[in-house]
Amino acid sequence: MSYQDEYVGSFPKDFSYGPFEQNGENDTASLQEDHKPRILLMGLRRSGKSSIQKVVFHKMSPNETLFLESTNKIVKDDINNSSFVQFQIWDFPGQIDFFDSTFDSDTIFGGCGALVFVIDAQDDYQDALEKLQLTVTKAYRVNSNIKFEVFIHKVDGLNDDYKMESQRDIHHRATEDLQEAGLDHVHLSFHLTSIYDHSIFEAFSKVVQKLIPQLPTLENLLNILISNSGIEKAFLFDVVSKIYIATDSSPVDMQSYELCCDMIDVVIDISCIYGMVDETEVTTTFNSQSSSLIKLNNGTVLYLREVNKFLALVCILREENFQKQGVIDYNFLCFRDAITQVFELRNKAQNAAKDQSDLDDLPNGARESPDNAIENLQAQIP
Ligand SMILES: Nc1nc2c(ncn2[C@@H]2O[C@H](COP(=O)(O)OP(=O)(O)OP(=O)(O)O)[C@@H](O)[C@H]2O)c(=O)[nH]1
Repeated sequence: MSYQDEYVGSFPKDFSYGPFEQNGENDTASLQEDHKPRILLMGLRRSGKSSIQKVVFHKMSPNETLFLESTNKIVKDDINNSSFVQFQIWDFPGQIDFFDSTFDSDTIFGGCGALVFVIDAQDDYQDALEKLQLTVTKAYRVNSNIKFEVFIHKVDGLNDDYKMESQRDIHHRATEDLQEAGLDHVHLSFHLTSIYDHSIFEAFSKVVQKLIPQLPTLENLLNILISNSGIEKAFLFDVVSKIYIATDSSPVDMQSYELCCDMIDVVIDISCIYGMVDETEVTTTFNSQSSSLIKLNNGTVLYLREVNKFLALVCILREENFQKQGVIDYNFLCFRDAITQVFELRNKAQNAAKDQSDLDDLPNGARESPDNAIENLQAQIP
């Protein structure tokens, strides 16, 4: 799996250890990366932005985030772990002033797919709401296609009543603020999140799904699969991050999602311990042979099948429906073929788009990369 942290820019100097400085990569690579959708993580200091990124995409345990240092520069993180889940996450320092003249909002917000604004629900959130309004206003003016996602975060410390009350209050005040700014048509999505349970993975799944243009096709394929196989619920998981990139159209209940996540953990753990070693001495932990079946004591079966190196299908079904496993397996193979075709089409379209934009770039040569814009911005962070 290739996860790559890129520490962008050159301030403060003793932190300049990004790949561009380290191995002299030029900006061509970064321009190619720019074709990927970008998710910006913003919010006040200590709201939990870096923790979210580390827990969801780098397998950091929630307790370890207690020792994370404050982010003092924009951290760019490439998420390349599957052909469908390809994007960049830019983690912004809480103290950054987006409205400073050196902040190149056109470049930063221009290529942005989603803006995740993190609000610490355990703290007084008045300042956070003000910053949210400013950020949304600024970003929307540059790029009206951005999906705005508000994470009401750290809700693990709140009881259920207070959780709901905070969500209502934040929703109400944020929408009112936007109306005052003349942006009542801008849609904000709200999610209650915590790194101490699965809510952060669920919320991020929803953010990522909005960036997958093939989502309706994937959902359709899953609907066809479950209706022909007696399956109750099916998730298409990105195995490493445990975010689901698609599910069938029946409602998702948190417990089912948690069960499926736990199953992935079990499969990965067992594979790591007992995984086969191939000729190259590389442990092939998750491969085309990977599958798993767990029978629960309530008559439910969890069934996992590998779709490709990065994706797994996890299904929940009644035990009596699993008696026709042959049908399920056959339908799964058809489903896997269809997914492969979607991948191929998508890759073709992406390559064509890249070739076109490479051609477009040639005459001007010096297209400003977002990294340059970030470097300008780093210089103003105290
Ligand atoms: N209780 C609780 N604490 C959390 C949660 N997420 C993050 N934290 C804690 O919040 C503190 C700040 O987290 P960071 O991830 O460093 O916050 P940040 O927004 O990146 O901060 P800056 O880099 O200063 O902008 C850490 O001590 C985390 O352990 C959560 O879901 N629940």
